[in-house]
Amino acid sequence: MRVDGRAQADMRPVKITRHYTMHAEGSVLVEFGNTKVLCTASVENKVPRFLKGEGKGWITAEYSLLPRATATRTNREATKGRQTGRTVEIQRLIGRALRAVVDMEAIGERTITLDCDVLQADGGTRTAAITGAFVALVDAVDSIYGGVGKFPVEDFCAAVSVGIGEQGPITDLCYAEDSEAVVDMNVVRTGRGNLIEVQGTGEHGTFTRSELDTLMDMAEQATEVLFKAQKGALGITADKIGAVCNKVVLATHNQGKIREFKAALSELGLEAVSIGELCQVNEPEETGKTFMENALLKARYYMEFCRLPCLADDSGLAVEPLHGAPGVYSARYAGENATDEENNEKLLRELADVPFEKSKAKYICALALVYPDGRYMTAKGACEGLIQKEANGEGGFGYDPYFYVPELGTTMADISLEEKNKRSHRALALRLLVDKLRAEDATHE
Ligand SMILES: O=c1nc[nH]c2c1ncn2[C@H]1C[C@H](O)[C@@H](COP(=O)(O)OP(=O)(O)OP(=O)(O)O)O1
Ligand SMILES: [Mg+2]
Repeated sequence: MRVDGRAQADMRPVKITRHYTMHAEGSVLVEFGNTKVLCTASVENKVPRFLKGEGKGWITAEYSLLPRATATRTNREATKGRQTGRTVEIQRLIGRALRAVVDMEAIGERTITLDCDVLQADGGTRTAAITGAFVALVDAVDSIYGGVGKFPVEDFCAAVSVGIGEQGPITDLCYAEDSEAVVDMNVVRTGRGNLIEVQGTGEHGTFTRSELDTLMDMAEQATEVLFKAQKGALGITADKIGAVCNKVVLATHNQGKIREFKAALSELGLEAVSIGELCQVNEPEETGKTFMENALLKARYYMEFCRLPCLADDSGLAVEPLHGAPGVYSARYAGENATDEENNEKLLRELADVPFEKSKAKYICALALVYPDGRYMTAKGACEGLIQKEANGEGGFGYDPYFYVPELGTTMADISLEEKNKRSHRALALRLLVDKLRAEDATHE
């Protein structure tokens, strides 16, 4: 019989409370029975000197006991002016454990610091700290994740103590058990079942190989319980661990745009699916006053439907002698549901008295990428030309047959898709957006 009545292989009740404090990017209170540890994860956009310019990030941890976390008061290390060997050893263990499951390149040149402060100690503070800090880390990483590409946390990580007490092998030792244990062992394990660290010590005696095997089996069983608790706490965020999101949904029904986006994105290693291929959904009303308002409106509208990252494009033609018309009304210049032909006819009519050299025009594109959690990223691109009186070329779409680009000596419709994707307003905006995506700086709403 154990002091708290548990069976030998039982964990104490495990509780993981996310978003425990408000300021840190990740904040978790983890409880293993009476052991309570506050774990916060903080993101900073810098790395230690030895990593500068390497394109990699860093994860580090600090550990501390609050004075009355213990039965008798423990002095603050800050007052003493230095950390004990125990503190240094524990915080290094926490850092090592978490670094093992994170792709350092994928977090970019950032440092994530895990602060593990023990509010109440009743044995197993380091294993509780690792288990809770992992959840805080996932939240911190999610706060900088661009939503597309590899999620930097590749696997789960949890830790448990096991040992040999007077009744034999036991799991998750409380302080009373820990102080009397013959053998004391801490095991850090990944969700896929690999080991990150095993620290086993015969404190008051020795142990056999078969006892070690039993302890490892018990640690495996207990960490499975911990992974379940972490998953429960993380909810749908847990699905991102170890996942790669290469899919972007194109939030448009315009086949010309879809063609251009698919070609451009595949060159960047991203797979684009148009909303029409995913589900049947009507177009939203484009009530925005600017291209960007409309792009955001469309991306959000379609994202609500498919709950995937959605990329929307709002674009159009701004003609100088027409004071910027048709602008945001480009698609419905000749009226609701106007065809490209009808719009082009109206454009030529409006420009009837304007000579070619004076018919300066600009293609404008606003892009918005919106994530299911509300974050978004935007970019704009523009491309200059002149409106010619005769159609030329079979490619492109919309106003392309009349949009003359001086550097090309012909229209946007008279060039290949690859060529258009090198210089168009859409291609320029997309390049900017992908640069931002690589730097992972989505705006929080
Ligand atoms: O590269 C282009 N080459 C030719 N014409 C273009 C281009 N880019 C935009 N345009 C014209 C077509 C359309 O008349 C309007 C876009 O209106 P816009 O509302 O953004 O697109 P849309 O209604 O066709 O599709 P959706 O809203 O589902 O993305 O500007
Ligand atoms: Mg539209």
